[in-house]
Amino acid sequence: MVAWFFVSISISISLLLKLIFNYLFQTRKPSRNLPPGPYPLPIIGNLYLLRKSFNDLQCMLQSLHADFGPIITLHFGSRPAIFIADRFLAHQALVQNGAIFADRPPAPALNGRERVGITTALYGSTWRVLRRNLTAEMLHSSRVKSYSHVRKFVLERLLKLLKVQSKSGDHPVQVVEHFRFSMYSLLVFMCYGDKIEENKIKEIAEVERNLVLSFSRVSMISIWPRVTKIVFRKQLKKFFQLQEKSKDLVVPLILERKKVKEEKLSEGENYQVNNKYVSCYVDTLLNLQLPEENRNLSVEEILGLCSEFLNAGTDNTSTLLQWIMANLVKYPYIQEKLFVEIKGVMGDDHEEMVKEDDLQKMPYLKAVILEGLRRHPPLHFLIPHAVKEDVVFNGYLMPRNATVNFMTGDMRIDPKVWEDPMSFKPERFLSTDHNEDEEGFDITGSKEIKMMPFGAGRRICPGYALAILHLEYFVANFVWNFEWKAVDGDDVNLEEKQEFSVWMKHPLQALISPRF
Ligand code: HEM
Repeated sequence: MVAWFFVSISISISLLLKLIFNYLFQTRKPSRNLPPGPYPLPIIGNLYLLRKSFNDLQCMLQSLHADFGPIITLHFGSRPAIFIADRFLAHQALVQNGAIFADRPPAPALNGRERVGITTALYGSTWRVLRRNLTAEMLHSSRVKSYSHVRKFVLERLLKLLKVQSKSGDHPVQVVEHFRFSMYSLLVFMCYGDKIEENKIKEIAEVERNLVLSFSRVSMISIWPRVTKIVFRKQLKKFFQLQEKSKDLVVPLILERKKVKEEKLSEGENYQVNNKYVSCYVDTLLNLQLPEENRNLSVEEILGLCSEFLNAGTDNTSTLLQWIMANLVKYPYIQEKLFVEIKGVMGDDHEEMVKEDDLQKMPYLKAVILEGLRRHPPLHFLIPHAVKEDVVFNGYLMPRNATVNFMTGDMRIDPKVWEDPMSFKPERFLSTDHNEDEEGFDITGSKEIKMMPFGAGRRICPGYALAILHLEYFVANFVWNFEWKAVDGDDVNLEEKQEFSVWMKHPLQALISPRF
């Protein structure tokens, strides 16, 4: 009896020691042949790492990659999170094995119902229909062209405002909120039609922004839904209240378009002519049928897709616009070179606006925008991907329940591809090194990934061409209309801060003086 007691005690002690030993020393051993990573603590996994700020998190991931290699695993709750830092592996996954890596992890169903969205949709027929609708009906070049009057209107309004502000002489102008509101307005017109008043846009923008902020606070719910729903109940309540507010504001706009659609159907061709009708995103969604369920979208689902359209396109484009202008202020010789190029195209006409058609004649402008996208990509990680089935990739298991994350922020500064990668040098995009063919630099990464600010493969950002058009059009007109200078004695501080995208920690302030 005594002997058995000692045997069982020694077995328990040796098991305990083995556990401690595993935790302390076997940190490099992958489980189930997952990619390697730091050993997860019982229950919480590597969740403790999330207490760090975004910048710390990125540095921490970089040092883990240095220790464990280009693919690593962390454990957040019950879900392994895999991080891929190497551009060749990213190409192999997203482009060569595009269909396998095109899924998304399930989105948290906050009020018991999943939201319909392109970004969150699983890789399947609903995603295909929604994405095809957006790309063919809204982002196709002919449709984008039909909104040129809206871009001109929004830009003119912004230039007027900047002109008024520049009259205050040596008083610096803070531009970021103007950029954000302009980008938002552009997308609101494309989404709900071009007759929405400015005050209404401001109201929608404020509610939507709070909604996104509030969502980011409750998004932890996907980690342990049962527990976190209780812990975050107050935040959830606030989130649902905001959702109701957004419905009150936006549903009438959707119903108005529905009414117009019915009138249009009864009047036929005449309606188009009499009302100078340009269709909007809501119109395309009202016409859409979900294939598997054989039904149209509900008003609530349309509202969700519209929010996605507005939010996906506003923050990323406006933050990038600010980064590019900041670099033009910091490096006046780049601004001057760009101005000279624009002047060459505009001639001596002294027209106030650079037209969209003129942009095609400005290679240096394109190089400035590409360098902005490389040096300051608004997202340093793609939206998490997932695989539909367990697969073996590069010798490791990619389990179905894992999130697969691509560290785009690291790929665009690979010194093997980019000489002096931390400098802002648009000229690098004029050299033959990075112009793969007569089309110039391939931003889609289809042949090779050198940077991927918009992702690559099947889930690549469908709005990339629109975003580039907005950036080119606004930057060209800002430089053509004003000279942008740093505040006296002030260097432009390019420190980063993570919000939904990577923002300037110290928003750009500039002295602007009209050129005409
Ligand atoms: C500078 C501006 C923009 C940047 C840097 C950007 C970047 C991105 C990135 C990195 C992704 C994730 C790709 C992936 O997960 O593999 C994405 C997805 C997406 N973007 Fe953009 N984007 C921009 C502008 C826009 C605009 C203007 C729109 C629409 C009007 C848009 C709509 C979307 C949508 C719907 C998705 C989800 C695609 C899917 O899951 O199939 N984006 N974007």
